[in-house]
Amino acid sequence: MTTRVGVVTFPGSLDDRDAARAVKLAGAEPVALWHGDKDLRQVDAVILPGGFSYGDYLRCGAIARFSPVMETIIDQAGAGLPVLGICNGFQVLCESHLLPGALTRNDHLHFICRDQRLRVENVDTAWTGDYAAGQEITIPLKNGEGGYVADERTLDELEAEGRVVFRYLDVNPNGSRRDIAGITNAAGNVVGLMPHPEHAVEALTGPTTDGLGFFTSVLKKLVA
Ligand SMILES: NC(=O)CC[C@H](N)C(=O)O
Repeated sequence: MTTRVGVVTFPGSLDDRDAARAVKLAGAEPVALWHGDKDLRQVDAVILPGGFSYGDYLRCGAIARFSPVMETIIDQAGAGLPVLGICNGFQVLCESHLLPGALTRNDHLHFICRDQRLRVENVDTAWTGDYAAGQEITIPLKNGEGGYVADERTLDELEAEGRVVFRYLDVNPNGSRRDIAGITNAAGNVVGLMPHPEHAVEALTGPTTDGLGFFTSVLKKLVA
């Protein structure tokens, strides 16, 4: 049976198509999920894609958090459903309290778009099993509100529990505390990051194929 990976579309989502394409390239079946539907159509995992859900009004992800589809996702994530939030999806996960902390305006106050080097620091999550511990990858980063913040106690807890999954290398592009690019929940099924793995899955378009591992990782995890 093929593994079904749902990709949510909110009004203002931008990268849902690329996420679905990455799922397909990895060998799974992408399933379109609509923000207004509570039904997850029996998917085995869910991706919250990048973009500008509900126009980024209030704060990025603050309205999406209350959408019908998120009600079910919040519920199912608690029961172990693998969920990946990319960029705006990471913002939605923090707003939903599935992940701690928040994403704030980049410290330089500009939108940033660059190929970003990262270190994969936790390979025990549902989405990173295909990477080597400490592996360095380069994938695109593009956002206006990518500064990861949390109180010191939460940051210490994340570090102590190995829940910092990705850290920025070379430069900190947005003022994120402790160079954090992505984190996981304690169970390892929910992962969020600002850079975009779904934009680095094909040699033809580049910049690398370093992002494909996210999508193959979850597939292996689900059939294991
Ligand atoms: N690429 C994206 O997902 C953009 C995320 C978000 N809306 C921001 O500008 O920060």
